[in-house]
Amino acid sequence: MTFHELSDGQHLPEIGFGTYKLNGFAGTQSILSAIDAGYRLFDTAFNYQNEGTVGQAIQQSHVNRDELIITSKLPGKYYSSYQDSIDLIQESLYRSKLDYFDLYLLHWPNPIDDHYLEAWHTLIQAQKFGLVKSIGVCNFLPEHIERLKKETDILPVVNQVELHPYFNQQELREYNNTQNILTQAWSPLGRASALLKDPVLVELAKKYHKNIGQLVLKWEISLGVLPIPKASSYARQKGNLDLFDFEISSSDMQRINDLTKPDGRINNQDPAVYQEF
Ligand SMILES: NC(=O)C1=CN([C@@H]2O[C@H](COP(=O)(O)OP(=O)(O)OC[C@H]3O[C@@H](n4cnc5c(N)ncnc54)[C@H](OP(=O)(O)O)[C@@H]3O)[C@@H](O)[C@H]2O)C=CC1
Ligand SMILES: O=C(O)C(=O)[C@@H](O)[C@H](O)C(=O)CO
Repeated sequence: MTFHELSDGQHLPEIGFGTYKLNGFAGTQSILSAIDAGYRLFDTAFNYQNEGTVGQAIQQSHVNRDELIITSKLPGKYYSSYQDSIDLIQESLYRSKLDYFDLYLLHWPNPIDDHYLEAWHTLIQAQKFGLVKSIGVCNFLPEHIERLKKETDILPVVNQVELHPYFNQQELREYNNTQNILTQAWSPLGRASALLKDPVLVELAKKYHKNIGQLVLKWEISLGVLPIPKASSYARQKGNLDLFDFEISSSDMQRINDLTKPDGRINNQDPAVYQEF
């Protein structure tokens, strides 16, 4: 596996593991088995109510803390208060029994509420305090990132966005690339929706002797994007890492790109108007 070098010098693996909906004892077992399967980057959030579940798996695992990349996210309801946000990051670290997060993200821009700029200032401070190593955003549109740049001169190193064949984010990826921002793909498997039965993907998966999940994850990696698929069982976790013995031809990459559609989002969460706290 190769690594992405972020603009701040930190390295991230080509693929990570999503933990949304992995909670409690069963969640810890799934995350432990994902570590055994070979994942080293784990994506959680305060709002998933599972930072403790992730931390418990890290405690029980045989892998050293410094070999793992742990991402968490600040929820919108804290953005307007510097002290509440810093306290929340410390609370999240206590819950996960960690001294620092490797990557810490603003979860949604919430542009109507319009407090993401204050929250970005807070993340800059949290990084200076050593609570978090790298700072980034999720679901930010270019206009939101341009504002961070203008007001703070500090750019996010990562923009984590919805991205799968039905919503390929071509323009946003191109913008992120111009700013040296790594694009991470959330719901990279379309959250196991109809996407995984798409006839073009069925045909191409057969052609490459892979399953559809593997084909789609390889397409994302080949775009230069870092996908963070979630899977509960060891068999699926392992399968979703079995991506490095084939290449998708450029014409087949294009066929997958062409599946994108304007209304392709799984839950119609358009960051220009959608808000989540
Ligand atoms: N920043 C943000 O705003 C957001 C971030 N995220 C992050 O992104 C992560 C991934 O996204 P998520 O929404 O979970 O969706 P995914 O696209 O990762 O899909 C997960 C679903 O796919 C199933 N699955 C996994 N592998 C396969 C496979 N090979 N074949 C068929 N089905 C498969 C899983 O089933 P099973 O579990 O039963 O194996 C689960 O139902 C989240 O867990 C979270 O960490 C997600 C949404 C928003
Ligand atoms: O899972 C996340 O990180 C989210 O931000 C949620 O919005 C998630 O996408 C969701 O589906 C909530 O209904």
